[in-house]
Amino acid sequence: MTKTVYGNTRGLKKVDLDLLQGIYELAIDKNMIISLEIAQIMAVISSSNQRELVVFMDRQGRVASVGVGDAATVQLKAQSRRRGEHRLAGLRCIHTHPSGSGQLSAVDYAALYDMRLDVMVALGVQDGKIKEACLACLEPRDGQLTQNFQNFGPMSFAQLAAFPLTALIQDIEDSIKPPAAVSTSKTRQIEKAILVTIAGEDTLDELALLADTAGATPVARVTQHRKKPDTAFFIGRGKVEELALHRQSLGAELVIFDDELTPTQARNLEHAIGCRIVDRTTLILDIFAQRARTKEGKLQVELAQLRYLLPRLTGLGTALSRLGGGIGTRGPGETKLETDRRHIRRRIDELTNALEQVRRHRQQQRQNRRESASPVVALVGYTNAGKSTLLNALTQAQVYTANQLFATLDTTTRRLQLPGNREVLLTDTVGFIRKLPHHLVKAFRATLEEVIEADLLLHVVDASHAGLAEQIAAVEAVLKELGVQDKHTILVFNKIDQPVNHQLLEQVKLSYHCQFVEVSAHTGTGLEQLKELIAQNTLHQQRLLKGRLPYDRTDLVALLHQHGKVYSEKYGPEGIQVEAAVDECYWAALAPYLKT
Ligand SMILES: Nc1nc2c(ncn2[C@@H]2O[C@H](COP(=O)(O)OP(=O)(O)OP(=O)(O)O)[C@@H](O)[C@H]2O)c(=O)[nH]1
Ligand SMILES: [Mg+2]
Repeated sequence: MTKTVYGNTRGLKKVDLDLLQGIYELAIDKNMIISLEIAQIMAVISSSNQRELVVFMDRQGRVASVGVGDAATVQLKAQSRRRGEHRLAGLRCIHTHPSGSGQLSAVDYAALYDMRLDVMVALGVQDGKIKEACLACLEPRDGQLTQNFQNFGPMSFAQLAAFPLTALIQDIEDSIKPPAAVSTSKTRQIEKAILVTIAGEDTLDELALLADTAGATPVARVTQHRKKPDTAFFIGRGKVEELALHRQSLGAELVIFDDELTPTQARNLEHAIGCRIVDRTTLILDIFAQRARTKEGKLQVELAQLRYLLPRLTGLGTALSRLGGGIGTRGPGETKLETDRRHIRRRIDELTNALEQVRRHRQQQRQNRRESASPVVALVGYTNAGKSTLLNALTQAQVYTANQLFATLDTTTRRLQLPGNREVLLTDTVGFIRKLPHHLVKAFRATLEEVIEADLLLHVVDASHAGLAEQIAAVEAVLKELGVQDKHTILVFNKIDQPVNHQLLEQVKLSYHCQFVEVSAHTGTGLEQLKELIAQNTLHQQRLLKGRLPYDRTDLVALLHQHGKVYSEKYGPEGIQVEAAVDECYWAALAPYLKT
């Protein structure tokens, strides 16, 4: 049996750590909640260090784990739902509050429910002494374990020591009905979520879509207009209390914020609201994790998730969220995310190396393509704008498309025939979104290099979307982050078959100084015009050549006619004088006959 003292033990004296480790050896009477000896060790170390301490014990009176931090912060490998969510775990948690108060906090209740503990006990300690104790347990409703609790205390330690624990557990277990037979098909757990923003209410429409994509059902929306987020709680403190009550009454398991939260904000909120807090970045990363299919995609998502998670690990947030699974805890392909710091660091190194190899391989592929081939045109745009549908319509590719966010995570490239015997390579890639997590952009660099190295970008816009101007701006922001804001771009207004706000569309067109075209990937409207524009805009790849070709190289004349544009062609005594524009890839063959 391991004797690890879990949680953040930094700053504890060796003697204290030894004492804590020693707790593992102390057996107690199994009918007692905790022995005086263990409680005293906890009280002394907790109050002298002003840190919470936690001990988990099983029903035989054995110490299952000891940790620094509260119930949720401590690694709970042994404790997590080992007997399923419809039964009690057979473990109790006793922890200290160095504030002296034995009152249980929202986070204590959340841990009690999430881990289905037998009981949760808080010891209020001060000056090395136990001041009071409070105890809570789950109170089944209709035979099910729900977030309803029974409370006992505050009481003295003597009262706690005499508490009829076995009878209480028996009572609870007697009133739990065995769960109804569950259907064998694997149904995804739907979580009820409250959405929160400090910007306009309309930003929550998109957050609701994201939540839905990730497998949560939004049950309420909370808006608080603020210029700047509160440093401690992101929203105002009064609003936090309101939210905590609201959450309880709705029975929501999750609160989702439409912004990135700092580790401190996430921790404070979790404490105050007593449920899992997920921010926009975690949500998007979670969707990517569920969607990643290819090896490369999976590597990239995992890397982004771990980089985001690492600085947040000290927060109890992540620990709490790890207890029950759900959004923010999933890695690519149904696996759980690693939560051990050292392992994370090692895994980040492994992933970075693996991705560097992918990147080199792709670079080589691109190099090969360049040597033989045509200009590369990349489809970029907001998620769900219709990029993949457009690729399919233009090239008869069979890329997956769907009315959902982030349908595409991988790159697909197809040949596209253009008027005038020209050909380009058209690449579809991952869609962008407002506030696309920085870590994700960084991790997806290998995939997005297709965009970085493209000769022309087609920025696909959903013309029927009310927020089209914001969506264009968001895409531009990501392009800037990739350093390609100055790349030649055509705005492609797609879904023109849908009702469109023409006034808005005209305004948008006026504010961008680039070429644009209106199309419908569904009906085919405007696709010929789009191809024409692509042809014109990749023509700069062609160079105007002047030279004299010998009569035994009429094959080169034929090549110019077939692949380029011939401006003049004069047959003289010494050869054929030509002026033509032709793609880069043919220059080498023509070089010996060119005038410089
Ligand atoms: N009405 C209409 N719907 C379209 C058109 N083009 C695409 N759609 C629909 O828009 C939805 C999104 O299309 P996708 O091609 O998957 O969009 P995407 O830009 O590739 O999205 P991501 O891969 O998620 O970034 C699908 O339901 C398409 O059927 C169009 O021209 N008209
Ligand atoms: Mg797509």
